[in-house]
Amino acid sequence: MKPLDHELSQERTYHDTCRAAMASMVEESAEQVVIGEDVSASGADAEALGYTLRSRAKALLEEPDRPLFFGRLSFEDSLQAGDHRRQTYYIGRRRLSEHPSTPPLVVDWRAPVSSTFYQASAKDPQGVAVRRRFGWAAGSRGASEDLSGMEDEHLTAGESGESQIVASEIERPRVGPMRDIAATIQPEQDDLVRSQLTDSVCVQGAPGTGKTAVGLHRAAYLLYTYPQRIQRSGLLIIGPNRTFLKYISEVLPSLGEIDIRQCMIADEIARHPVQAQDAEAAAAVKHDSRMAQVLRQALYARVGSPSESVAVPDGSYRWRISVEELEEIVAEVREEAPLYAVGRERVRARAVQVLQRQVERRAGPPNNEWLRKMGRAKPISAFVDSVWRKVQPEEVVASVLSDPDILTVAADGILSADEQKAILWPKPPRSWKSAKWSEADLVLIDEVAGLIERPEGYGHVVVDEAQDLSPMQCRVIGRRVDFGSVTVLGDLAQGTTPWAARNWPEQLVHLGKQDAQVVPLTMGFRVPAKVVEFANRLIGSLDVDVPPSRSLRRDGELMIRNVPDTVKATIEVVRAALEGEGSIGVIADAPEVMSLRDALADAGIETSTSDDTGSRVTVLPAEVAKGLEYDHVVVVEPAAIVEAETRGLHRLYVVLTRAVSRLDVIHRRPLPMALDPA
Ligand SMILES: Nc1ncnc2c1ncn2[C@@H]1O[C@H](COP(=O)(O)OP(=O)(O)OP(=O)(O)O)[C@@H](O)[C@H]1O
Repeated sequence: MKPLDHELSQERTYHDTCRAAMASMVEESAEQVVIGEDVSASGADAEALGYTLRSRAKALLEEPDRPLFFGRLSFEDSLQAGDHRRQTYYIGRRRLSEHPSTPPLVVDWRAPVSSTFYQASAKDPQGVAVRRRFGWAAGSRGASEDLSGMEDEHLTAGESGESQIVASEIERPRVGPMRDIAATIQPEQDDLVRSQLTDSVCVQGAPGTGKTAVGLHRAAYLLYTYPQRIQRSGLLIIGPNRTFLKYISEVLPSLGEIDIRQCMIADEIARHPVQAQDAEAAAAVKHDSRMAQVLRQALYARVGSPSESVAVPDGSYRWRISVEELEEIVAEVREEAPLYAVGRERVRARAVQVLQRQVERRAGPPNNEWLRKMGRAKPISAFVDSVWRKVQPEEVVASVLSDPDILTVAADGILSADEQKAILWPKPPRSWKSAKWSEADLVLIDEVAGLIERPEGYGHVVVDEAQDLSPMQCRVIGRRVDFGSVTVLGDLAQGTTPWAARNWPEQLVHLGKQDAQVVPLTMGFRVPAKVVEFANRLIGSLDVDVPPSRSLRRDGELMIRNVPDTVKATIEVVRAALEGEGSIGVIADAPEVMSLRDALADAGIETSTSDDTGSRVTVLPAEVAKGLEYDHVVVVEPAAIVEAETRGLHRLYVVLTRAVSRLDVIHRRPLPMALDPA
């Protein structure tokens, strides 16, 4: 046996040991669920313990079969001391040990020591004598014989090279949903993944630089590193649409995290079904940050002024509060600008304080029972209801959208007459209870709800495609993470909504996180260099300031075909692509999608839609391509994609950058001018 074969065989044996440890961990965790339910002191304990144990058992059981480690670190001391075992760490997706009290067989990639695996280099070896990467057969389910290769870098000896294992992982053809990148996280990505829980960060990343991957790994890292704090306060991941959420849904479970809420912003504020659609002009105003001021004015316009004094019977006596005193109370509380619901209770408490001062002068300090009784007294409640009425957020929004008088007062000096006209309902409902709400209206309702009471918050929120959020949507997130931190992920060049951000500092202000650091990612892992160069021709026309990106991928092909019949050409290209490996995404302007699907079906080619991902070929409209990737992308008629919307060039930029190894552009009409190399 050659020395390397011998070592490979040793590593396979080690993997067998790990596999056995994993099997007994699964078995034990199932047993613990049963025991845990028996031994708890109370029902609540049993509930809490049972939940923890069941979650762990579930996570272990649901863990896909796959290699149990991908790397190994040997620290310098260990080699000198010949004590190989103590100072050598295998790195994998989860910690494995034969017994909770013995040193781990495999260390979790999120453990502090694992950072060295990602960060050490010949320049800064961080004490690492040898960094070993393991190569596994593609799609391995973790059989030890699938361990097919190893690469060692002798870092303290100054040896560090390009890793073939990393390169082939990056260049591997894509099929199916997104996968985790735990084995190949790059140093600049690792910095972001491991930043402190209290740090808010904003990642401006060119297409395919791993923003989404970084955000998901950061979520997993935070859960591992701050389990109690995160479990108490919650972690939320916000994505742009269902297709995207489905696409990323397997990454966290593959990292052992199954209990993280992943949703769209609309899900967080879904107090009512969306039953109306706004005209473009109305949506633009409703999503503008000035609406926050309008709504605040409208809500506080409901605070009334006292018209008569209050008399509170107390046995045979009557306490009295004068109109002036009541006016002062309301004015004071208004000035303090608390949450509306807090304000209401504060007004009540201040009125009781006035009574308290009176009783103190007459009969000495009252007891708590007396104070409570006064707080509940009918005349006091009637006064509170008259000046600081309980209100539903829907009622306030409906009044602003239906009543020109209310809107004029609330929007005075904030919205122009045309803007006010744009948002007024042409046919107001008879009552706010029967209103049909649009998507933007739900954002407005959430704004008012947030002015009334603080919504339940999260300790950390990861927001993907954040460039597309409107200022008002940013505020939805901001008020939920008032005391927490955010990971904001986006690319200004990919902003396609009418309100997309043009710079990050402003977007961060709307999110309430103006102190977040903006970090650029410019090394692309998806899009091959040739395709990046082609797509980058558009950057100059996108009116955003973003740093230029590079591609790690030297492979890849770009083909531009000017054809008389785009449908026919698409069938030919797809047929040829099916000869190779990987997923194929045919992307076109929405109205073309059905006919392309039919034509491909007539040609005997099975296709999926973006929602069901059953076959290798997916035909999808340009507007859902964001965040997704296909091994081979076929873009049909770019001119139509550009013309379809105001930010059509941004959309085309998104579409062109979905390709992992090959991009075919098929056009009959001239290509958009901006793609001209000149
Ligand atoms: N360190 C890495 N190792 C291997 N693959 C990586 C790495 N970083 C990113 N990738 C891969 O590159 C691709 C692009 O990553 P991701 O989707 O996170 O990028 P993105 O910046 O969100 O892209 P876009 O803005 O275009 O949606 C994915 O397939 C991802 O798995």
